[in-house]
Amino acid sequence: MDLIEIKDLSLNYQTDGGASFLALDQINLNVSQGEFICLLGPSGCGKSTLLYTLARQLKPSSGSIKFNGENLANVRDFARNVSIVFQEHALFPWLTVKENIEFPLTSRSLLKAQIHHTSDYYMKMVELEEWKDKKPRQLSGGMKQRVGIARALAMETNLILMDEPFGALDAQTRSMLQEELVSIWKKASKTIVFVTHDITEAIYLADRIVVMDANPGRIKAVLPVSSKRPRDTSSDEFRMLENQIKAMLKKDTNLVDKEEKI
Ligand SMILES: Nc1ncnc2c1ncn2[C@@H]1O[C@H](COP(=O)(O)OP(=O)(O)OP(=O)(O)O)[C@@H](O)[C@H]1O
Repeated sequence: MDLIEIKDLSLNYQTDGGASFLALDQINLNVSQGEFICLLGPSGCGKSTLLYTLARQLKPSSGSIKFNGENLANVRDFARNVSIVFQEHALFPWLTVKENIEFPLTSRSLLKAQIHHTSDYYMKMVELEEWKDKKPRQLSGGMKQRVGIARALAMETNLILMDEPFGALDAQTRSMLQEELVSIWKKASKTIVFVTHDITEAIYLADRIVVMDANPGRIKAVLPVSSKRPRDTSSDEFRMLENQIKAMLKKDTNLVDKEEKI
């Protein structure tokens, strides 16, 4: 059984004028336990809508999502199963790094010592131990994003949803965090669904890339990436896949050639 089974999922937004807008049209996708999935596509193709539907923050208009074989809407203790990392790190500015990581755990009936142990473990994993008593304003963008990742990991959920978590970072920090994320994902054996605009990022990270189309949001193709990690972005295999995806998206957007992004 797959961890996530999405069947004939459609979602309509009600616009202010009372009209309805079809943002997701008949999405079918299964994600297995431990898989790293990237949702890739042009602006407005419904990547975030799909992610937030998986996070139960949006309700499907039709179709179904199963999580561990159970209807997603009925999953009890949802916060123990699914966590989210946002593009904007969404940290509490008045809490320290350690307190931010521990915050979601405080609502669970855990001993303080257990909470400290968990936060210490994940702070170490994202190399933030030295910064544990600092407030978010004292951190760089990349560090803040690492706190967001550590917080999601510390919740020890099976599934982690990531909405362009590296979108606001400079290229160097971004590529460092991509590398770290792959090694953390392997170590912690999580299932990740990751939204991105960036073709290179998707090929670097994913086991499978879900290429989406806009108006209405649909799945255009699901492409497996089989090369071994860490992936060499200059390899022939990498370039070939990049070109394949560009060609696929070229029909939908003229931005691909301009910025290597969609
Ligand atoms: N609350 C809303 N009400 C009406 N339409 C919406 C709403 N939220 C999103 N949309 C529309 O749904 C479509 C999909 O939006 P979504 O944010 O999921 O796309 P995306 O692929 O994540 O885009 P981006 O990469 O720009 O973030 C877009 O056309 C958007 O304008």
